[in-house]
Amino acid sequence: MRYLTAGESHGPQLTTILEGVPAGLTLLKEHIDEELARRQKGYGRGRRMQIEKDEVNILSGVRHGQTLGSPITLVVENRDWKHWTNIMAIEPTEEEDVKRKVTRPRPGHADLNGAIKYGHRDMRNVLERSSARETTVRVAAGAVAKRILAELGIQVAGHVLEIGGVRATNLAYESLEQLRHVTEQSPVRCFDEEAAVKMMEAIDRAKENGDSIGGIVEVIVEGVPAGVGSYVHYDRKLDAKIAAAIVSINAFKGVEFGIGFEAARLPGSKVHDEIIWSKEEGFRRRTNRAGGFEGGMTTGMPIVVRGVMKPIPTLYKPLASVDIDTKEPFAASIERSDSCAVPAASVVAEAVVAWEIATAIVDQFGQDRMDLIKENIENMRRYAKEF
Ligand SMILES: Cc1cc2nc3c(=O)[nH]c(=O)nc-3n(C[C@H](O)[C@H](O)[C@H](O)COP(=O)(O)O)c2cc1C
Ligand SMILES: C=C(O[C@@H]1CC(C(=O)O)=C[C@@H](OP(=O)(O)O)[C@H]1O)C(=O)O
Repeated sequence: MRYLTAGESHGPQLTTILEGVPAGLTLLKEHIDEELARRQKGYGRGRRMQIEKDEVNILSGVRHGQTLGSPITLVVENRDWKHWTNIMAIEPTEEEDVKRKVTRPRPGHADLNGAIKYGHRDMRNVLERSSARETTVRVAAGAVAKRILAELGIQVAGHVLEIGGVRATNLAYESLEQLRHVTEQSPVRCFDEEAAVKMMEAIDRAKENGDSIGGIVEVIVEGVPAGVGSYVHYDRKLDAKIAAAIVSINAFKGVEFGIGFEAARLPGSKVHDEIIWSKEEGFRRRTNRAGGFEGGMTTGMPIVVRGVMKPIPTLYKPLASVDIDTKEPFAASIERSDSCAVPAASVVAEAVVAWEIATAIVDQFGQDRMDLIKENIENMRRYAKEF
């Protein structure tokens, strides 16, 4: 499976085309809208989220609630477009519009590098596309991937581990279902209620100071059989694909699996997962420090992947920059921005991880029909257990 996205942050709509989604998958508008709504929530977001009410329009590839095997086109409208129609449509020649030309690059954004790369003197041409508004349709694509995984008995859950240095310590959830249930009620999508309160205080403080804060999100996937992905070639390693997908999310700067960077500080005896066997379950690991991957393939243990989000770059407290036309230094002032988007980004992280895993499974277990993929994955599970 593969997908493309298109659209600008303040243009009329965002579009994604999903190619290679198997036929015979039950897919309703509600499945996608539910995920879009989850991405819009979260303490610390700015005024834009009060304007948008993201909703999908399924334009191709689905009939009577079933996928056809043909490309699926999904569209989400930008409600804010109506406020930006002139700015987006008219060339900045008239006096009023010249004022709206963006010549002041914001530190931490794609503005300056994008302008140099594509030769744009109006950096609106860069920021419109580099904006995380694009993650809306990535979440829509992820919702389709989650439908595939759900039919194969695979669950995905994401949550917030850390915001502004406040770390969740109570992670004693009994199941992914419980983790999901509790985090859905939390304004910061955090399982640890005490930490969640402190996270919200940290967001309030950052906002009062005109600053922004980042954090860490975690995605867990259960039910993937051993042997998905491959060790035979670098571009077939599934952990590498997931790592790329996480770092591709706007503002994500790092990724780790299982104990992650902690592995650098520990001896091998405290890093590797010992292998055990029982007649009932077949091969298992005593621990899951590897986070579900060895040799670019799944181990059959839960996949545990974390991503680091930097603080939002647009600050009410201005940062120094230089105008690209006048070369004068200036201190950026802004009209609106999120102060923390880590909770929303945890939903995006779920989506991109779900997409990579669903793609690997569809590629490996038969590509065209859900019923055949289901049969093949069941056979693989049985085979692995009896191995
Ligand atoms: C869900 C989400 C919301 C975001 N909201 C904002 C925002 O309101 N203001 C902002 O300056 N950056 C925001 N960002 C981050 C920028 O899009 C990102 O930092 C920028 O495009 C530069 O890319 P890079 O940080 O990946 O290098 C958001 C990111 C995500 C994932
Ligand atoms: C629109 C979304 O996020 C936007 C991401 C974003 C950025 O620079 O990345 C900047 C803000 O947009 P605006 O400049 O219109 O206020 C966020 O609201 C969204 O998540 O749907």
